[in-house]
Amino acid sequence: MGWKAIHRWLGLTAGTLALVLGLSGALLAFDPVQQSWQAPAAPGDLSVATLVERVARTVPGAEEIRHLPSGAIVVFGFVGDQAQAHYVDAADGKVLGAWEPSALPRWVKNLHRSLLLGDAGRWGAAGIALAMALICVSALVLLLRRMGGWRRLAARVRGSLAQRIHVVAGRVVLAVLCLTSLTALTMSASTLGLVALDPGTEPDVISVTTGQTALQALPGAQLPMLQSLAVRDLRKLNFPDAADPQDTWTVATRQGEGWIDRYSGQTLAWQDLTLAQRLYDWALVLHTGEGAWPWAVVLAFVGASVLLFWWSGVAMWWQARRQAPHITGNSPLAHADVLIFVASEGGSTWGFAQALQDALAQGGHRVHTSALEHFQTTPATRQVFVLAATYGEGQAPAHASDALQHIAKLTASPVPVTVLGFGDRQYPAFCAFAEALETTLRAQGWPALLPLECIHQQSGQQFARWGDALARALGEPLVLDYVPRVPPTTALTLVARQNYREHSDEPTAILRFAWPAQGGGALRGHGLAHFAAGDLVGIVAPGSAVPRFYSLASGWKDGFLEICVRLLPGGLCSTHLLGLQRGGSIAAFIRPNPGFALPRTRRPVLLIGAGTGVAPLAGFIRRNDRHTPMHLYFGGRDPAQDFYFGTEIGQWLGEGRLASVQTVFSRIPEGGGYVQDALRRDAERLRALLAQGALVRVCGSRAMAKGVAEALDAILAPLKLSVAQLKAKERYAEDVF
Ligand SMILES: Cc1cc2nc3c(=O)[nH]c(=O)nc-3n(C[C@H](O)[C@H](O)[C@H](O)COP(=O)(O)O)c2cc1C
Repeated sequence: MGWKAIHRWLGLTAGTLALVLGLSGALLAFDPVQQSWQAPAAPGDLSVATLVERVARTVPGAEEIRHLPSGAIVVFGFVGDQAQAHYVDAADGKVLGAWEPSALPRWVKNLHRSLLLGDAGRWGAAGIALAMALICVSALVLLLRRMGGWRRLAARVRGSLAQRIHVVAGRVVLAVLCLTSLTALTMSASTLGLVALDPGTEPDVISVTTGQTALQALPGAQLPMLQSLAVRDLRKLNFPDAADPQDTWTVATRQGEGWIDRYSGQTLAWQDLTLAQRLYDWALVLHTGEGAWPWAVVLAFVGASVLLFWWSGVAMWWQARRQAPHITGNSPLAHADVLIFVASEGGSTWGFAQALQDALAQGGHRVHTSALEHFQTTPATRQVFVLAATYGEGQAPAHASDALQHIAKLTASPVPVTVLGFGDRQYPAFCAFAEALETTLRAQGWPALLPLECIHQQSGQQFARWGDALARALGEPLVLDYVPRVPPTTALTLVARQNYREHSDEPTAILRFAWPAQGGGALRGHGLAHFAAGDLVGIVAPGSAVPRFYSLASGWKDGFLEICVRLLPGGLCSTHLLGLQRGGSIAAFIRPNPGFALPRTRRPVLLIGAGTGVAPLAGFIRRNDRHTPMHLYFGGRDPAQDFYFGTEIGQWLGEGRLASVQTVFSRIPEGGGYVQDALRRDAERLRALLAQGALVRVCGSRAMAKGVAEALDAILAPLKLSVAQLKAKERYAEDVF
C-alpha cells in the first residue's frame, strides 16, 4: 500500500473522527486564553514563604495553594464545611474572586479525551491520535512529491480549488498538527496506564513531636525550604491537616515533590520528577497551550483547520473517484495481445486508455489495461502502449513513482512499446515523465511502433490525430473516440455580440452572455463556479457530447461571461456559437486555468496576443482597477477587420488600465508584420521591463507562441535569462490553441 492510499483511507475514516477532536480541541484552546485574563500572574521571584504568610492572613481556612500555568494563584480551603476556591492577588494576599476551572462545559473536554465513551473512548481517542500522526507523515511525503522536493515547497500550488486549499493549508499547519498528534499520544500513554508518571511510592514520613508534647508548629513563612523557593517554580503547596499532629507540608515544584516537618521545618523527603513526568509536562503545554496563551491561539486555529482538511480531502477524493480507473471490457493479462499501461494522478488519462482499449477491441484485439507499475509483457503480447501523465516538477504520478526504475531493470523483448504523454505546456517540464519513459525504453532496446507524442491539456483532437497515425502504423482501421466526462452545465443567454470579418470565410464575434436570473448561489450549484479572465469555459453544442473550450475575456466580477469565437470550418461548436442570436442560449461550465491566471501584482505585466488570443488579455486589462502597468502587444491581419476589442482597448488606455499598446497587422502594407517582429523592434524596452521582474502572458496559436518565445529568448539572453527560466519561476505562461 502506498503513501497515497494510507493518507486517503486514514483521512476518510479516522479523519472524520479527528474532525470531532480538532473542533473540540479548538474550543478547549479558549481555556488558557480565558484564564490568562481572569487573574494577574504572580511575580515569579516572590518567595513561597511570603506568599504563604499573605494567604494565611487573608484566607483563614486555607489548605492548598496552587500556582496555575497561567501564573495566577488559587487558594483552596474550607469555610465551615464549605469547600471554596479563590483567586488571590500574590502582591497582598487579597481575595480576587471565585475560581472557575473552565468556562466550557465539562462534556467538551470529555468529548475531546474520550468521545464521551469512558475508558473505551480513551483508547479510541489514542487510536485517532495515532492515525493522525500517520496522516501527517504521509502528508509530508505526498506534499514533497507533489511540489517536487524541499526546494520547491513554497512554490505556487496548482490544481482544483480543493487541491489548492488542501495543499496550502497543509504547508502552513502540518508541522503543528504532527506535534499535536505526537503530544496526544504521549499523554494517552500515561492516561491509559501504559507509562507510569510518578515513582509509584510515596515516602513514609511524619512530622515528629519527639517527646516535647506542646511543641509549637512553625508557620509556613518560617520554613527554610519555602523561603528559598520562588513562586515561579511552585506548582502546589498543601498545608498540614490541623486535626492530624503528624501530618506534613507537601510541596510540588517544577523539579519534584518535597515533604516538610511541621515542627522542625526540616525537609523530610524529596522526590525528583521522573523522566516520564517531565515529558508529560512538556506534552501538556504543547498540546493544550496551558500557561502559553499565544500558543493556545495557534492551537485553536490548527484544531479548526482539521475541518478545512477534511472538507477539501473529501472533495479531492470525490473528484478522483469520479474520474477513477473504470476500465470496462478488460481481457485477462495472459490472453491479451495488446497491453495498455497507465500513469495518472487526476484520473483523466484512464479515460483516454479506455477509448484506446475500446477502439482496439472493436478491431478484434484482446486488450488488457492496467496501471504502469504493473508493466510487463507475456508470450501473447504483440503491442504495448504506455499512457503517462506528468506531475510535480516533471515527475511521475504518485502510484507510478517507482515504475521507471522497475522498467529500467527489465530485459527488453521484441514487442514494440509506444509511449503517449499527457501534460500541459504551462509547466516547464512538459511531459517530462513520458519523455523519461521513452528514453529509458529505447535505451533498454524496446522497439516502438510510433515515436513519442505528447498531448497538451487533454486535447481530444490531438488524441484522435495520434489515433489516425496509429491506424496507419497498424494497417487497421481505428477510430479513437475520447469523450471527456462533462461536468454539469449551466444555460447562459446571449445578450450582446460584436461581429468581425462578417463577409470572410472565418467570421468572428465577441459574444457576451448573462446568466439566468436565479442568482449566483444557484448557479454555482449548476457547475458555473466563480471564474476569472483566463479561465476556460467549456461549451457543449447541441448534438455533441464533446465540449469545446474558450478562454474567458471576463471574470465573475464583471457580471457577464465573454468570449471571442472564430468560425472553424465544419466546427460544430463554433458554428453553433456564431449562429446564435440575442436571447439564444448555450450549455456551459467553467474549467479553471490557474497556471494562466494573473496574480495580484505591482510588477509590470507584458500581455502578448494574436487574433482571438487577445480575449483573456482583454479580460485582465478590464479588471486592472489598481492600474498595474500592463503593456499589450496585439497582432492581427487587418485593423479594419480583426482588431478585436479595439474600441475598448482605446478606452482602457485612457482610463489608465493599460499603460501602453503596440499593434501590428500582417496583411496590410506597413502593418509591422507579426507580433514577434514588434517584440524584436522593442527589444531594449522589453529587456528593461523584464529586468524589473515583469510577468508575461502569451495567448494565441501554437506557431505564434513559439515565435514569441524565440523572440523573447533572444531579448532575454543579455540578462542571462530565458523563457524556460521565467516559466520555472511562474512569470511566463501561455494559453495556446
Ligand atoms: C499539480 C500538477 C502538476 C503538473 N505538473 C505538470 C508538469 O510538470 N508537466 C506537464 O507536462 N504537465 C503537468 N501537469 C498537467 C497534467 O500532467 C495533465 O493535466 C494531465 O493530462 C493530467 O492527467 P491525469 O488526470 O490522468 O493525472 C500538472 C498538473 C497538476 C494538477
